[in-house]
Amino acid sequence: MVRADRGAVLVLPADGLDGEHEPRRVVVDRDGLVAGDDGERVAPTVGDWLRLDETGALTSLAPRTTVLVRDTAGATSRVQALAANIDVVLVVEHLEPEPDLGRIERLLTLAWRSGATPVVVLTKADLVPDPEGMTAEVVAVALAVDVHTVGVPTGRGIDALRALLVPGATLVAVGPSGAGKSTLVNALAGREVMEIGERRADGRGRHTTTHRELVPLAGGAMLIDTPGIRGVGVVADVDALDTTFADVAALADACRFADCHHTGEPGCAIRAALDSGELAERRFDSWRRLAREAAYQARRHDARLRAEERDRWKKVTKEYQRGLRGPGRPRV
Ligand SMILES: Nc1nc2c(ncn2[C@@H]2O[C@H](COP(=O)(O)OP(=O)(O)OP(=O)(O)O)[C@@H](O)[C@H]2O)c(=O)[nH]1
Ligand SMILES: [Zn+2]
Repeated sequence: MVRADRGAVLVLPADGLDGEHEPRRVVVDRDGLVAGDDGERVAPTVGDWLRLDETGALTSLAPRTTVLVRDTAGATSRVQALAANIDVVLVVEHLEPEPDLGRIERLLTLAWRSGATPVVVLTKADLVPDPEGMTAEVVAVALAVDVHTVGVPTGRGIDALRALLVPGATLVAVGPSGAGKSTLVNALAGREVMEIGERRADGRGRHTTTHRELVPLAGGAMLIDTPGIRGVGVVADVDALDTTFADVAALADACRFADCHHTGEPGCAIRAALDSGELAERRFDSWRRLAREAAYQARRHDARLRAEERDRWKKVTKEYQRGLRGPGRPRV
């Protein structure tokens, strides 16, 4: 699937991902959902493989190898799939204005959670005097992740990134509005595939990308551009957090008490690391905030499961009582 399109999806055939084919419009059921192999109906997203019957009608959704999800705002614990079957998540952040390390950590957690490999791309290197120094700061918080520094006008770093575009690979770009995602997609595509935000006087881009779209690139790779994610609801699961913050997780493991809250308990390895400067307060706060969100989401998810369970029992009980009464049998 290439893109959603009001009650329908735009799709390309598996052998037509060379950028030469026009996507075809396929209508989706009114609820916008498609049955997966496990019988559950889900909303198809960009990057999904959809099966069609011989008449070209939509029949089912193939299992996803990876899926990038965001938390939707609101009381329910529904998550929204932003992209499916991706291999690499490009976490795009600008060097001008200064990169936001907390946002990079948040998006890395989102990326690890997807099952794909995160790669950080720092843009607008041509606009700052010391891109190397700034890159080093980001490398220090992006553990085990490749960090690329690019400047599109000068072409800096583009070839190194292009090495990720192996045939069959699907990449998705995430990052704040104006980070330069569309510009990057165009530079990698070697042609104008996405509209670029006009530059405003304050140096920030205008919000332009309004939809997610799969763009076939030359050489057989594909790229998904996402609209600027403002305060993206990260679905922070514990494993993804432990990967993004492997340093903090290792320290927490070394605390004397397994349930240490790191708020002054004796033998707290995190406190010791904060005091010695080995762990930055900023990084600790960033981890704690995401860990709280993860715990909150887990509780909300449990609450939803319980509510669904309750509804199921209500239904079963009602059917059972109706069965007892029998159809149209007079009550005695
Ligand atoms: N100097 C410089 N400007 C850049 C670079 N990359 C992007 N820009 C500019 O930054 C602005 C925003 O770029 P976009 O590519 O539209 O940003 P985006 O991340 O796609 O933004 P949304 O579509 O709103 O999510 C545009 O004016 C670009 O020309 C770069 O490497 N160097
Ligand atoms: Zn502790």
